[in-house]
Amino acid sequence: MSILHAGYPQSPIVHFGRHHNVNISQLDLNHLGQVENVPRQVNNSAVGSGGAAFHHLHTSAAPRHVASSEFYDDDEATSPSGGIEICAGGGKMMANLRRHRQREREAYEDDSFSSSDESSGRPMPRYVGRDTDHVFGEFEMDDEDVEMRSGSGRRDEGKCIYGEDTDEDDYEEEESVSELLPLGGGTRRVPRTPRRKNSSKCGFFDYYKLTDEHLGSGAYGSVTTCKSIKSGQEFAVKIVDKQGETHSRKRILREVNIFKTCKGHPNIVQLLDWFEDDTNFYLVMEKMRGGPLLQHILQRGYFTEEEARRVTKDIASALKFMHDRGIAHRDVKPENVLCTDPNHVSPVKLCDLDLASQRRPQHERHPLSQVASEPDLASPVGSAEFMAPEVVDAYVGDALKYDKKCDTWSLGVILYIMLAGYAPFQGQCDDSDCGWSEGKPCEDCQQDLFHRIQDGYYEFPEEEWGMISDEAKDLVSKLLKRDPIDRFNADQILAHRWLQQSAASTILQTPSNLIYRKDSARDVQQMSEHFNMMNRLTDARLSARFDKMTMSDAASDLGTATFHGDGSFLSMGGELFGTFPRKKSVGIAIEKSRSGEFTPPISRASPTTPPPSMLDLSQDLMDSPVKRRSADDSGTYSLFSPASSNGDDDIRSPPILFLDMPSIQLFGADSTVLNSVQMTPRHTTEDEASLNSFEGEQEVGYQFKDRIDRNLSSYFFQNPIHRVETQVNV
Ligand SMILES: Nc1ncnc2c1ncn2[C@@H]1O[C@H](COP(=O)(O)OP(=O)(O)OP(=O)(O)O)[C@@H](O)[C@H]1O
Repeated sequence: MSILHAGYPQSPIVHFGRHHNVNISQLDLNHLGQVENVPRQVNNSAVGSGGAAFHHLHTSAAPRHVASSEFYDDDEATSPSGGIEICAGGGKMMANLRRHRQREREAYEDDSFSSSDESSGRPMPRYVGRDTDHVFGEFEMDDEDVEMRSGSGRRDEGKCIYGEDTDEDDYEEEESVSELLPLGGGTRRVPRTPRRKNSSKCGFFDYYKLTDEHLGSGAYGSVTTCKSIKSGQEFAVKIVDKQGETHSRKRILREVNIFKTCKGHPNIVQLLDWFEDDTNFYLVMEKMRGGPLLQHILQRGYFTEEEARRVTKDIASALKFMHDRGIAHRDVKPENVLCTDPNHVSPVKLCDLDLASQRRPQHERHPLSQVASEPDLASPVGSAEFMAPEVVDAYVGDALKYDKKCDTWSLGVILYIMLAGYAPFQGQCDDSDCGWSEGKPCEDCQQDLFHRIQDGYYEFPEEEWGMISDEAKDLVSKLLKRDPIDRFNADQILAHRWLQQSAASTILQTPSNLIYRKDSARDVQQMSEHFNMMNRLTDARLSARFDKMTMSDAASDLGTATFHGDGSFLSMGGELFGTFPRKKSVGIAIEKSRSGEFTPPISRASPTTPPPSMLDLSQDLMDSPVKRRSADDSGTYSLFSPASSNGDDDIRSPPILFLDMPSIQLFGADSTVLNSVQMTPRHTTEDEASLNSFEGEQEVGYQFKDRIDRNLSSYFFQNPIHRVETQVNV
C-alpha cells in the first residue's frame, strides 16, 4: 500500500470524517495533500458503495495516512467526530467500528440538541415524523454524477430519488455502509425508516400537492406552499428547474448536505424531504408562516427593541451553529431571515443555504487550491509586512474565518435596519432625476453606496437612535467594524450584554421608516450581493496560491502537462503554454498597488475584503489562446485554477476568471499596456447567477462569461501579448 500522508503522517490510522463520502479516486487525487505511489486500481473502489475500498485499505500492508476530518470532538483529538478509524490491524478496526456504533447509539439517545427555543420558551417543532436521512442518503459531493449512497433514497435511472424498493440484502448492505459513513449534523440520529417494498411511488407529487400560495423566489427557484397528501400538513417547497441556466445538481446537493449538517437547529430552516425528477429538484422544508423579516415588521407595523434583540439572538445562534461546523452562510440578508409565526416576529430562522460554504480540511482540497498554512516570509516578494491582516487571513490562513466575519457584518446591517428602519450605508448621487430611491438602477448611486461601505462610516441619527439603548448601539458598532479582525464573531455577539438580558420594550420607528425609505431593503440587498461576490473572489484568490505547490505537484495535477526540469514551464504535448508563477501574487499585487502602477480599483471592495491584489490568469488547458502561441510569446503568462468554495474543482476556463475581474491589463513585450479591459464595475443579477454557477458547476452560466471572453480572446490573437495581469477590486 502506498504511503499517504496529510496531517498526521505518524499515525497508522485512516480516518473518514462523518460526512466525507469520498471515493478512493477522490481521496487519492483530490482530497489528500500528497499521495505517493497509490496503486491505480485503488481508484476504482468507492468507499461509499460498499466495502471494497474499505477492504482494500484494511488489507493493504501499511496505510500510513490520516485523512483527518474538519470536525473533531474536543475530547477526541485524533478522531473525527462521528467518524471511523480504519486501522492497519483488523482487530483494532473492528473495535473502532464497535466504538463508533456505540457513539452513534449514544448520540441518538442524546436529544439535547432539539431544545426549546429560548426566545419563545416554547418547545420547537421537531418534525420527527419525517426522517430526512431516508431521502438524503449519503452524497458524494465531488462527483458530477452524484449517486445516492445509502438509506432508502436512491436514484433510479435519473428519475426518482425517493425510497425505491430494493431487496432486503441491499437494504442491509446500505445500512451498514451508512454506519461506516455516518451522517453529519446534530447529536442525535434518527433511526432509518425501512423502505417500502414494491412501491411505485417515488416522486414529489406522490407525496405532496402544490398549492397556489407563492412564498418567495430567488435566483434558483421559487418557493411555494405544498401539502402532504397523507397528513394535510403544509410545507414549503423550493422548486428548482433543471433546465434553468443556474441549475446545478452539485449545488443542490451541496445545499442539501448543508441542510443536513444544520439539522435540528431551532434557528435554521429545516429541510424535510428532497426529490428529483426529470425536470425539477424539490426541496421540501418546514413552512415559515411569518414570512421574511422586514416584510413581517412592515405588515405588523409595530416593533420593539426587545423584539430586535430576540431576532438578533436567533440569527447569532444560527450563525454560531453553522460557523462552529465550518460553514459560513454568506448570504445573510433580511430576505433570508424568516419568521416562524405570523403573529410574532421571533423566533426567526435562517434560510437559503445555497451559498453557504463548507470548508474541508486543507489536505482534502484540491492541491491547486491549497493555501499555505503560514506566510512564507522568506519569499523574495512575499512582503508579508505589507499585508493587511485580512489579506493574510484570506490568502494564507483561515478563509472560513473570513467568510464568517462577512456573516456577522451582515447581521450588523440587519440589526441596524431593525432598529432604525433604514440601512447604515446608502447611495446618493447629484442627479435629481435619478430613480435610485424608487428602485431604479443608478450607477453613480451604487458607486456611492459601495464607497460608503468601504469607508465604513455610518451614523446614529438622533431622531431614530436617541431612544435606542447604548447597549444596542454598542453591538451595532461591534458588528459594523470595517476591519474583520475587530469585528465580533458569533460567540462574542451572543456574549454581548445587550443579548444577555431583556432589552427595553421601546417602540421603534422601524415600520414607518421602512415604508418611507423604500430604498433601505434594496440597499441591503445590494450590499449583500456585493459581499457575496467579494466572497467568491476571495475563494478564487485562495485557489490562486500556486506558490506553495511544488512544480511537480502542479505538473502532475495538470494531467497531460509535463514538468520541465528548469522549473519554468509547463507544456502540453510539447507545446509551451505558460510559465509557472514563481512569485507570490499577493506580494506583487500589493507592491504594485503601492507604487501606483495600477489604476485604482473601480469599486473598492467591501470592508470585508482585502486590499487590491492581482490574480494569476486562468488558462484552459484544452482551448487556451495561450496554448496556441509560440514559445517566443511565452512571456509571463500565469496559470490559475479557480476553485469553488469547496476547493475541489478542476482547472477551469479563462472566462471564469475574466468574469471576476473588474479590469484586465494586457502588456506587450516592452511592458507597455496594450489594452486595459474594464469589466463591469458592478455586478448584476446576471453576474451573480454566473458567479454562482461557475462556483459549483461547469455546464451553466456561460452566456455572460462568453461575452467577456470573446472580447478578451480577440486581443490575445491580435496582439503580441507578453503579460496579462488582472486587478481585482479587493
Ligand atoms: N421554508 C420557507 N418558508 C417560507 N418561505 C420561504 C421558505 N424558504 C424560502 N422562502 C421564501 O422564498 C424566498 C426564496 O427562497 P431561497 O432564498 O431559498 O431561494 P433562492 O433561489 O436560493 O434565493 P437566492 O436568490 O436568495 O439564493 C426566500 O427569500 C423566502 O422569502
